[in-house]
Amino acid sequence: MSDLQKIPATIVTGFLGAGKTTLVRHLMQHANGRRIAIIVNEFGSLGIDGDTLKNCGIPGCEEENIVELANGCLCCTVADDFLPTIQALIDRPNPPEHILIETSGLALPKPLIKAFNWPGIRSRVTVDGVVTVVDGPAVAEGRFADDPEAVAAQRAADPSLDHDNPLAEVYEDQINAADLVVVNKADLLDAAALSALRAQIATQLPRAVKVVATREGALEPTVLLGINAAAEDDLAARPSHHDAEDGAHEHDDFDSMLLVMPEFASPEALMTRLQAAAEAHDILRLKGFVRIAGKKARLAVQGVGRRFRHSYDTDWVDSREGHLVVIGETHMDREAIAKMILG
Ligand SMILES: Nc1nc2c(ncn2[C@@H]2O[C@H](COP(=O)(O)OP(=O)(O)OP(=O)(O)O)[C@@H](O)[C@H]2O)c(=O)[nH]1
Repeated sequence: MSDLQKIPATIVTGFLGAGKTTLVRHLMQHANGRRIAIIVNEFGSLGIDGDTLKNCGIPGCEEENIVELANGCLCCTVADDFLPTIQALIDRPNPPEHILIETSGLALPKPLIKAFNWPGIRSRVTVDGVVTVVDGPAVAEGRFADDPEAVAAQRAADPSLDHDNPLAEVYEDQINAADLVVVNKADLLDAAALSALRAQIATQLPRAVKVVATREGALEPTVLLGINAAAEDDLAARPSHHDAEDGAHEHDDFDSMLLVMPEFASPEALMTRLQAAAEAHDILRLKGFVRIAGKKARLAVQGVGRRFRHSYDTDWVDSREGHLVVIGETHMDREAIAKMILG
């Protein structure tokens, strides 16, 4: 089968909360009837992203077009989860015209790109492009940078050490794999900061790759799809911190917990607690759905670092309880965070 007949797949990667789901949603909204299947993967056992997409009401986001892999990071479960999933998609009587894969924010893209070389997959699907979504203000604030003094001290003890900041390693692997970098949340940066950030990212990229800035992931499908990269043929150009271990790695720098949420009197009562917890603790990501007294609809809550958003979405089904997923580094104080949120 020639490349022209292979089904193109786009990998959307980027750190926790960068705006991957927002970008996928915008893309689906502008898909113009193109048959796109979505595979969505999350760190943490609750499928919030899949749920958000299935309930967004956009044509194409119906349940049968969205496959959730909510059990660990795609990069570590490629053989068990990803390969059978993509195989099933391409074996459908009416296979998708394009496949979108949204990785978890902690996933390293390279093992996933490699999977497209597996027999049975290689001849039928190709990686059209790796789109790396970057949280503009978070990078500009130095969230993914090392503390030079801490690195020097740790290197003295262990010369093989790369980074003192585990976020830096994931971020660099995601940038290194990119065929297109999307600097998202441009609304939170002024023109000078944005242009400095673009220059900084250009120096970090291992090869010439287009960098585009946007807000709310609002890019035309023509920018995101049809890159024609065949990334699976081009692995050497995408260096990873885990190349020496042949992709093997742990996610033990990060931790997640699931909180069963009581009903809150108002969104404000909830947000006050969440904001206080985020100020006091280094929470990387917080998301879920919470019950608000007197409301039929569930309150969708999204937190990235200290920034929060909330809005009502679909009605609760039966008497289901609210849940929040909290993701942080391994040393996060689970008990103290839970106490601040739950009271
Ligand atoms: N201010 C601002 N917020 C944004 C923008 N794009 C997305 N967000 C918000 O950022 C939060 C995270 O967005 P998501 O799209 O869920 O991010 P994600 O990368 O899918 O998150 P994970 O799957 O948890 O890694 C949400 O509250 C979004 O509404 C943007 O351009 N500007």
